[in-house]
Amino acid sequence: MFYLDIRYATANNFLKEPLYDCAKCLLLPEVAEAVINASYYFCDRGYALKFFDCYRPLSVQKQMWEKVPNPIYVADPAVGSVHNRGAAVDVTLATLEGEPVAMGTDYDFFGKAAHIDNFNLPEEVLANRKVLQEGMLYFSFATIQSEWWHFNYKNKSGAPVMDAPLSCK
Ligand SMILES: C[C@@H](N)C(=O)N[C@H](C)C(=O)O
Ligand SMILES: [Zn+2]
Repeated sequence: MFYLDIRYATANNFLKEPLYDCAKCLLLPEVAEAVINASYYFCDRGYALKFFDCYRPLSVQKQMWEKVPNPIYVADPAVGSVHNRGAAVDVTLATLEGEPVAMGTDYDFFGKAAHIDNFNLPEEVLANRKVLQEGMLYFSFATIQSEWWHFNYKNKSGAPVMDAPLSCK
């Protein structure tokens, strides 16, 4: 079981405007299989995964970079994000009913409170982040230091960058 809250298909994101025509989570087949397996793992533990973002077109990465040209928080489109390769997910934990689980910051809070090596946070938040990170790691997703929600699937940083739009058609 999983939920979608694809923020870039809404105005509830750091650019404050919809960037996708359609709220869907597309991934390379191998990566999609890994997130499906992860969702069973989390379900057994009483959690659902809630996805904020999956594949992201390169042209959207460029729009993001114009707003936040800081590679700690937005990958440089000259290099390309693992999202542009269909192999990264932005994800949180929810209850099985879809209620949010405390992670200490909202999605795309670009600051120290979102860093995974910041342990100056409530015990509940640290415990929830640990559950998310350990589970994702078990399914071969790696963390990045600056964003608790971002996970790169193993060995995909050299996969081709794509720019196909996220369309519902
Ligand atoms: C913009 C944010 N949600 C994100 O995904 N950042 C990473 C670093 C990226 O752009 O790959
Ligand atoms: Zn991300």
